[in-house]
Amino acid sequence: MSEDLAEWLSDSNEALSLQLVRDPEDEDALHNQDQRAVEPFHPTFTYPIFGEHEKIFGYKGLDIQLKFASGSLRQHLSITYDSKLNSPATPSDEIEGTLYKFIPPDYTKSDIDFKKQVEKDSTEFKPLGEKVGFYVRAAATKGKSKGKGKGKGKENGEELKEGDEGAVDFEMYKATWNTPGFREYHRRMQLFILLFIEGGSYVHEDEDSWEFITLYEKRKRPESDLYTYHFVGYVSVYPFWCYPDQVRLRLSQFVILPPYQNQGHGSKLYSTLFSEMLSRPEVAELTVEDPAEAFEDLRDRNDLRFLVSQGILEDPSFSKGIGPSDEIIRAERVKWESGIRKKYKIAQRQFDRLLEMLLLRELNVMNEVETRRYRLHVKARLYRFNYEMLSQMTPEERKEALSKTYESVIEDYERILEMTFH
Ligand SMILES: CC(=O)SCCNC(=O)CCNC(=O)[C@H](O)C(C)(C)COP(=O)(O)OP(=O)(O)OC[C@H]1O[C@@H](n2cnc3c(N)ncnc32)[C@H](O)[C@@H]1OP(=O)(O)O
Repeated sequence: MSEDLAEWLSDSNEALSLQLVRDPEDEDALHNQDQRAVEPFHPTFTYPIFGEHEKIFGYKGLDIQLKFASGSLRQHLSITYDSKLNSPATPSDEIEGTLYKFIPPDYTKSDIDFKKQVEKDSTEFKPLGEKVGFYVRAAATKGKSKGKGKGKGKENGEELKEGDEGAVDFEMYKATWNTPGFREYHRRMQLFILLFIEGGSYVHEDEDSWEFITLYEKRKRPESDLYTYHFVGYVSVYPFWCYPDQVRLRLSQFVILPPYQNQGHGSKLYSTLFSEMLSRPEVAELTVEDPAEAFEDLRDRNDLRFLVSQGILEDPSFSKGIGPSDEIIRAERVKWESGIRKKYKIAQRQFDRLLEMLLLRELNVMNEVETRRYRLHVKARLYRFNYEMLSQMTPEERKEALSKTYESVIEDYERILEMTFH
């Protein structure tokens, strides 16, 4: 492309901005770090919409604003620019027509209509489905802004209780296609999957069994009895048949919107999903489809804390039979692991990794025998897991490959343990 034409290219991730909008009365009640909830943010990915280069051609000063009423997620679209290239030889990209294929057609371009929608949200919008969990955080207060993490607030069970003055409740709701109105609602929220999950795609609405848990901030309007709900994120799972008469729940999509990230909401949503599935006798285990790295970390942290909270470290069988052992001890180990894994419904590979991390945490590195046993235990699993690739190598190559993999696995375990139990 010539230099002149390059001037007409915009980065679609920067050109597109998103915003969750709530009624001005509710917005005024937000202070300091809580204000992030209403500030504009950019998508991480736009390639599914604007193409793999994430560029839009034909505009200068392009600004695409897609606003969402923060509860109902009804949308307002505005496209502005300083100048548009008008040349039949090099036509400008169609923007609204392109976006149209990915959002429901009921969006508005009228500021007045959108304002009315936002007002209506305050009094009328309630999350769809059945409430499956909640937690409470302290609202940010007026005055100097506090740094990251300081607004963490108090968890449920400490000082703040649901509905307390100065508390913000976060609530989770479970829905399926059978939940009245949810299909339409999902069509408005699914855009976030394309914009924030690499390789994310829309689910097929004709697949009946999808289950969703949505997460909302619930705020009390100051000096009023009104509670308003604001979308934070959601998770989708799909049950697959699992022999002979159970289901394997596969977590497919998981998103917390950027204004709410790094505040522990992802962990709360995941642990609610986890306890919900533990309580369902028909669920055999929870698996995860193609997890992104940040999500893998979140899952590891939560699963590790869960196992520790269940007293696994105090279990006398926890470190028995690690490394080469005689057949009886080995069989006992396998039986113990299998029992615990099934009880907590954790997928096999994930469970193996979690146990290895906890064993590493408890390992006395000064004890050479113990350390060697641990190394052989991990390497044996890595060998099984990478069997196809390793079996084609010479014994020396295999030994080296296994050693390298082991080193990087241990490094990763140490990183995860550090952020989980620091
Ligand atoms: C199967 C799949 O769908 S994979 C795709 C996963 N989804 C995506 O990648 C979409 C985009 N990203 C996201 O939606 C989110 O960033 C997620 C889901 C990956 C993580 O959700 P979050 O709500 O940000 O996670 P959470 O806040 O629980 O933990 C993240 C960090 O916040 C920190 N944190 C946790 N609680 C708090 C708190 N109260 N205050 C401050 N920080 C906190 C954690 O220590 C963690 O830090 P670190 O991992 O940087 O060490």
